[in-house]
Amino acid sequence: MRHLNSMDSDFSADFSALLQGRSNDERSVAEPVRAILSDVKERGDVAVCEYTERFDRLALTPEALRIDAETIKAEAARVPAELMDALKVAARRIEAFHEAQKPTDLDFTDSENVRLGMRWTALDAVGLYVPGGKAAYPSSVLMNALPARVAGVKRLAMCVPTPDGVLNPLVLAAAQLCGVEEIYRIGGAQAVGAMAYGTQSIAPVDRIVGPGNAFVAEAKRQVFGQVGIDSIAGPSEVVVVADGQNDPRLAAVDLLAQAEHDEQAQAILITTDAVFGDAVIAAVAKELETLPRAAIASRSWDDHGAVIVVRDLDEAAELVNRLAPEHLEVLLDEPRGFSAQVRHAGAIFLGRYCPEAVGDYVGGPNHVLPTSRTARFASGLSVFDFIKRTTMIETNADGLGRIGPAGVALAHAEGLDAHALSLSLRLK
Ligand SMILES: NC(=O)c1ccc[n+]([C@@H]2O[C@H](COP(=O)([O-])OP(=O)(O)OC[C@H]3O[C@@H](n4cnc5c(N)ncnc54)[C@H](O)[C@@H]3O)[C@@H](O)[C@H]2O)c1
Ligand SMILES: N[C@H](CO)Cc1c[nH]c[nH+]1
Ligand SMILES: [Zn+2]
Repeated sequence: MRHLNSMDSDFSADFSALLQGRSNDERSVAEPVRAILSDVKERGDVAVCEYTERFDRLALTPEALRIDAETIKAEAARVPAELMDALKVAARRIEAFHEAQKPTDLDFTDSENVRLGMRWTALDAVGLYVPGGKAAYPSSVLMNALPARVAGVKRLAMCVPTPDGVLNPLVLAAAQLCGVEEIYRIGGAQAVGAMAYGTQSIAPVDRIVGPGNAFVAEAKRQVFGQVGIDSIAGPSEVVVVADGQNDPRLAAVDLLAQAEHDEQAQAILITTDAVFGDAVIAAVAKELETLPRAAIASRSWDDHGAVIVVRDLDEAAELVNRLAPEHLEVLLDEPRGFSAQVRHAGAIFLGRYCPEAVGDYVGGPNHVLPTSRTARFASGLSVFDFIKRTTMIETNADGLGRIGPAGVALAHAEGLDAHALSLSLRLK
C-alpha cells in the first residue's frame, strides 16, 4: 500500500508511479494471450480443450464444451428459493434501468426537403463473458444478458470457466432466468478467442462483452476489430473519497470489497483527514485478519492499494479525474457537489449509505465497467452496446436541386469527377 500526501515534495512523482502501477501487469499478459488466441484461431476446439485442461484443470472433449439443457435445468433447480428471490430482485431492477435507456429512432424532413433518419438495430449474435476463475459471478450473468435481451439481440452465447469442472448453480439459474441457453464451460483468452473466431463447435459472434481478469481483458483488446467489444472491463477498482466524518471500518470494507476480487484489483482512499486515513489503514489490517478472501485482498492492497491525503476536496476531484477509476464512492454529506467536478469515472456512488456493492448487485445500472483509466473514453455496459445505428437519407428532384450543387462543387474540389457527375446528371 502506498501512503501519499499531496503536500509532500515528491507527491507528483509518487502519484505518477501509482497511475502507472498496474500497466506492467497488463503488458506482461499480452504475449501469452496473443499465443492462445492464435492457437485457438488455428486449431479451434482442440486448442480450447487443451487450454481449459491447463488453466481450469478440466479435461473436456469438444462435444462437452457446451453445457447441455438438462444439466442447466438440474443445476438451476438446486438454488434455494430465497436466493432465487434475491436474483429476481436484482434482475427486476437491472432490467428496468436498461429498459429506460432504449433510444428512439430519428425521422424528420428538413427545410431543404431532405428526409433524414437514424435507425437503431440490435446485433445478431453476442458473446457474454462471465468470470469464474477465483469467484463465481451470477450477478455478471444478469448484467451481461439483461441489457442484451432488452436490446433484442437474437443469439446470446455465454462462456463461463468452471475450474475443476465445478458448475455454479446460481450462475446457471441466472442464465436460465435471462433465457440464455447456449452456455460453454470455458474461460480466459481461449473463450474470447473461440467466440471471436469461431471453432468447430462454437459459432462466432459479432461482439464480446463482459468483465474478466487481466487475461480476459487483454484478449478482448486483441480481438477487437474481428469483433466488437464493450470496453476493457478488467480487474476491479475503487476510489473512495471520504472526509473524517466517516466510520473508518466502513471505508475499510468498501476498499476491501474491490480488493477481494483479484490480486490485481486496486483500492484507493483519498481523504482530507490524515488521522482518518491512518484509522482506515488500521481498519483494513484488522478486517484482513478475518476476511475469508484475505489472501487475495491483502495482495491487492499491498501491491496496488493507496491512501492519499489531500489539502481539500478540489484537489481530491482533480486526482479522481486523473485516476479515472472504474468506481468512485463519495462518502461526504454533500456528494453531488463533489461528483459534479468528476468527469472520468465508470460509476459514481453518492453518500455515506451507498457503498459500491449496491451497484454490484441491486442498484440497477450495470456493474460491467471500464478499468485501467479507460473511463477517460469508455463507459459501462448498457443497451447501447447491443445496438447499432444506421442513418438514412431520402430525397427527390426538389431536395437534390437544393443541396446537390454544393455537393458537385465539393466533388470537383476533391478531384472526384464520377462523384460530381453522379450528382450533376440528376440536376435539372
Ligand atoms: N471491470 C468489471 O466490470 C468487472 C466486473 C466483475 C469482475 N471483474 C473482474 O473480473 C475478474 C475475475 O477474475 P477471475 O480470475 O475470477 O475469473 P476470469 O473468468 O476472469 O478468469 C479465469 C480464467 O483466466 C485464465 N487464466 C488464469 N491464469 C492464467 C494464466 N496464467 N495464463 C493464461 N490464462 C490464465 C483461465 O483461462 C481462467 O479460465 C477479476 O479481476 C474481477 O475484478 C471486473
Ligand atoms: N465489483 C465488480 C466490478 O468491478 C462487480 C461485482 C460482481 N459481484 C461482485 N462485484
Ligand atoms: Zn464487486
